[in-house]
Amino acid sequence: MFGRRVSVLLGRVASLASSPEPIFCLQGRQWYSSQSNMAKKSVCIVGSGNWGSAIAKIIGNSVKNSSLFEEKVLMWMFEEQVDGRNLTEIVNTDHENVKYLPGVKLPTNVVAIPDLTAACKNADILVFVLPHQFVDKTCKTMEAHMKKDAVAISLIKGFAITDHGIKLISEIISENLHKIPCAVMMGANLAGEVANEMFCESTIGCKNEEMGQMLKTLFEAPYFRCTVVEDACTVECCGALKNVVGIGAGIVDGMKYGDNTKAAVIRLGLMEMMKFIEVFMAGSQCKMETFFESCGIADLVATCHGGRNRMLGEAVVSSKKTIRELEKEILKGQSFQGPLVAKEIHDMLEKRDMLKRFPLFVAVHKICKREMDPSLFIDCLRDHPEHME
Ligand SMILES: NC(=O)c1ccc[n+]([C@@H]2O[C@H](COP(=O)([O-])OP(=O)(O)OC[C@H]3O[C@@H](n4cnc5c(N)ncnc54)[C@H](O)[C@@H]3O)[C@@H](O)[C@H]2O)c1
Ligand SMILES: O=P(O)(O)OC[C@H](O)CO
Repeated sequence: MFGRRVSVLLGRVASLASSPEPIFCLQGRQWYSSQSNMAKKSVCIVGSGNWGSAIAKIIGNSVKNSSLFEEKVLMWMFEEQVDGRNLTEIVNTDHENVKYLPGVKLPTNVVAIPDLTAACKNADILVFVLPHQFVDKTCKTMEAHMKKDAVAISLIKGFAITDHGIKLISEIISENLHKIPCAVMMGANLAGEVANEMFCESTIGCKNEEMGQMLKTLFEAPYFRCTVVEDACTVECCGALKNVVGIGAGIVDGMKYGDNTKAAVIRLGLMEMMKFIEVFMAGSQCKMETFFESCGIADLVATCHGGRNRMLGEAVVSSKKTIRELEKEILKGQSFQGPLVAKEIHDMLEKRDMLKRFPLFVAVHKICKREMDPSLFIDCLRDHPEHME
């Protein structure tokens, strides 16, 4: 498997160096450790919400005393006022994102910056972590100001929508930004738990082995272990699609069904995820084993038990409010990604006359749109295609 090959490679490369840090040489780019007198690489985090702040804590600590990465990490923050103060000023003086990740101290080498072009200008590694609806505009602002030989990684769990249907966020980033390579990282990673250093795993999907290993070095912590796989497309699709299943799990909770029902929703959701990737990402050569990485079943389980999308599903049953109203009320500025992904999938399936093949995804969309009563959710699953095969 690719993951194992990468570990072997890392061992080999590391053993060539006199220091414990490996040497990286990305194709066409000069990426070495400082032992070979190359400049250290500078990291910019594009986004600063709940997950953005948790990952800033990991990266901020990981780059300290590194021979590969610059110690100062810039974090672009969509500026807003909290109690009459700019959020960037609060983060830079109190070292806490009081709005999106309260109660967690960020390393002092993470510097919040409200100007996106200044934030990305000198970055060699761009870490994208913001709600997916803002990606396009964000990239367009960055494009003329960034280094053309930077590399990117997307932590964003969503799809982009184009005239031709849905598209991967990593592709949008790459296409908008000088075709730079864009890896992904997805996994069972509820931000609050990660920020409190509770052990978990994540999956880096990267087509270039050395870039994947470089990113693993950047992201890993004793409580945050990463595996690297080549099948980046499946990793990314799992991250987007599990949000929809999470809402379904919440509807089951809201309807007071039991654990068997929730397990059935998780299984049927997984089957729809696998079918979706098989049908729509056929060219990507997705691998079954990727579903057994953290980005697959593990993230589905975490989201269906502790995620914000699950909370939304539960709230949709007990309240008549719109999704936007519930988002404001429950998340206070954070964002549910599931309803948007469900709409994107629904619209694409409708155009292709394939709604019947994905009854769970479709029902979640209709319930979020208030076109269907949540009490009908389970009825939509009784004659699931999985039961007909
Ligand atoms: N929160 C988690 O537990 C978690 C874990 C893993 C992955 N993710 C994924 O990470 C991505 C980002 O999620 P998050 O939790 O960091 O964000 P979030 O849900 O906390 O979203 C709020 C962020 O959006 C920003 N924002 C608001 N309006 C904006 C605009 N017009 N332009 C740009 N930014 C704007 C806010 O400033 C804030 O930083 C999502 O795709 C999510 O699915 C989240
Ligand atoms: O809180 P959710 O539902 O957005 O899920 C968060 C993470 O993606 C879980 O891995």
